Amino acid sequence: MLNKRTVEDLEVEGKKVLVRVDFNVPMDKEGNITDDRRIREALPTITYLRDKGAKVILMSHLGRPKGKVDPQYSLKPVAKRLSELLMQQVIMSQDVVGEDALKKSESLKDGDVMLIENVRFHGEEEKNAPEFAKKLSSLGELYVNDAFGTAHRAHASTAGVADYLPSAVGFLIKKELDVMGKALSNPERPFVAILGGAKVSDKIGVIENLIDKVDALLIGGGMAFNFLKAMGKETGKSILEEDKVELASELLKKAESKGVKLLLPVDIVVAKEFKVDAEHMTVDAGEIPEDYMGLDIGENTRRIYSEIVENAKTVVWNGPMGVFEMPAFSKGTYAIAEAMSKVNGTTIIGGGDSAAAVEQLGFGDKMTHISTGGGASLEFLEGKTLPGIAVINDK
Ligand SMILES: Nc1ncnc2c1ncn2[C@@H]1O[C@H](COP(=O)(O)OP(=O)(O)OP(=O)(O)O)[C@@H](O)[C@H]1O
Ligand SMILES: O=C(O)[C@H](O)COP(=O)(O)O
Repeated sequence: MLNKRTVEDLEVEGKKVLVRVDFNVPMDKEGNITDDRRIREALPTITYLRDKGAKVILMSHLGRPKGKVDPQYSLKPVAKRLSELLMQQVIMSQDVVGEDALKKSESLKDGDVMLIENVRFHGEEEKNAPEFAKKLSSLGELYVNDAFGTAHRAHASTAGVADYLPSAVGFLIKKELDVMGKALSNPERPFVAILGGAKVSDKIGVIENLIDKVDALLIGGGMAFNFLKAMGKETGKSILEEDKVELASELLKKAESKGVKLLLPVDIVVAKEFKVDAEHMTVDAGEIPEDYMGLDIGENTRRIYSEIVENAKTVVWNGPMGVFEMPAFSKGTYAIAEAMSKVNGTTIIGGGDSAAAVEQLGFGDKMTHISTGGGASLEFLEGKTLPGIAVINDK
């Protein structure tokens, strides 16, 4: 159980509450928000504080503007979307800790909601500079962190401010930790993890941490080729991190010694080129021709993986099974999403590309939990302490 104070432990009425949210949402070139899930997921904390009569001051980053003011990364479109969702005008300040932010925060009325500009317009944010954290903290009287997506960063707005204000976590962080924490520490079994995506190096920590906990680990995506190579199979032109093959071999041995089923694809959809309309065929996993690359798991693998997933009680998934952005190579990812939608138990999507894939394929509302964290959920699944949560006052 989470041993941190939550918003409900704070006396917020009439107080200026500084809330770190993760409004780092995808936008198109015209500045239209293409997926507002992170904004919607922050609403429970915002509306709770507003309805309790707090003066809500929100802060977030957007993109990576490298410590400079850059209009392309302004949070203005977010303020607009948030106003629509709250059905209330969100007050937006032109700066972060400047005169405008200070003046507007001072004149807030109970129940008002304000958003300051992108905290990453200041280089001190990512450096977690104490002076900057102090200035940010001076905007509020209490600090709430609800930015799960950025909880793995020790920045001024995610960690530094907690040195100056009484603190608590918001409902989103609480939900993320409750659901994922329970799955890891006390899962209903069978507990199955599915890992895919491009690079095995990103997921080594996750595999190592999960190997001790799961009943089966299903590997797909680009990272599968490291394991196939480690078993002495030919992988043709498939993506491969040569320096990680040895490690893949060690992980295979570890799984075997622990009696954990670590499954690899038995067949692969291969193509000569990395292209939407590339000609493709399915081959046995050990028989990828020299001039072909593997871009998805094959039909037999889809069947085997789906059956294991459907019979599980807890499933955690991170990383697509193939190049799901191209329809010809999205069947593996689709099969996993579909199998998960049939699970009679807990299904968790660990953010990032897999979350996007599940939404895109239309299975979003069939999952128990889709994390709002990409990097953050990976670090959580690795068993790491997230700095943005560690700094919050204990209960
Ligand atoms: N066989 C493959 N060959 C090349 N690329 C692949 C293959 N399988 C999957 N991918 C690519 O992997 C990418 C996703 O990998 P990544 O490791 O970033 O996943 P993720 O962990 O879900 O995302 P994030 O890092 O955002 O959390 C996708 O763009 C997909 O096209
Ligand atoms: O999208 C994310 O993963 C978070 O908002 C963190 O962003 P960052 O990787 O730029 O720190």
